[in-house]
Amino acid sequence: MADKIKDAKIIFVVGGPGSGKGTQCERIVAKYGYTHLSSGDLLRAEVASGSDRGKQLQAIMQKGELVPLDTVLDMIKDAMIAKADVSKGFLIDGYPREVKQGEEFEKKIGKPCLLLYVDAKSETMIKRLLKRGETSGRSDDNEETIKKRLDLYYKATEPVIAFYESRGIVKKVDSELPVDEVFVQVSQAIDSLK
Ligand SMILES: Nc1ncnc2c1ncn2[C@H]1C[C@H](O)[C@@H](COP(=O)(O)OP(=O)(O)O)O1
Ligand SMILES: [Mg+2]
Repeated sequence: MADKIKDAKIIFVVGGPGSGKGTQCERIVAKYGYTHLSSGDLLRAEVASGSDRGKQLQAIMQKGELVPLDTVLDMIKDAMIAKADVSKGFLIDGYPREVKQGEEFEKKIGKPCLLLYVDAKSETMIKRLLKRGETSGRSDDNEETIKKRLDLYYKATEPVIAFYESRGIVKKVDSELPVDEVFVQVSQAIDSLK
């Protein structure tokens, strides 16, 4: 089964909370037909299902912490296999959150051809998340949890970018710009893959 996804194009989309990963992924899906898999969305769907696993996940996410590595990876892999026949490639949004997650992903699934680094200042991310929190219904879009998520991003996730820099596959886009202008940079990064 996993063979089906071995040759698929895989893009890691990495950036802080509220940097604009989901927004840019939506555009990529529309233009390039990639499949968008947000680890956060997959986890929130599990929470919404009301399963026991979902209840455990909710408690962790509400604290702004990372859920166990194997849980997220299994969910991503299942979702990739389900879409393998119809997908031109995969956008893995919000994963890896730490270097170890990237290593495990490569062992169990495959290597990314690009890491799209969606970069914004922390003040910008906080502002966007507080605004998003007015309507998102996300229990982690509150001031206290946002601060923890940002701390964890700088501590655990920025090293992921450095790790893939050394492999030469990181493309950074300036997500301080308006969405359309960010997407111009995103498109250039994806077009240069072919
Ligand atoms: N370039 C941009 N300029 C202004 N607002 C943006 C933006 N990119 C995203 N946003 C808005 C949309 C959302 O309400 C909020 C967070 O964006 P998001 O795509 O949900 O971020 P992420 O998925 O990285 O957490 O910011
Ligand atoms: Mg998102």
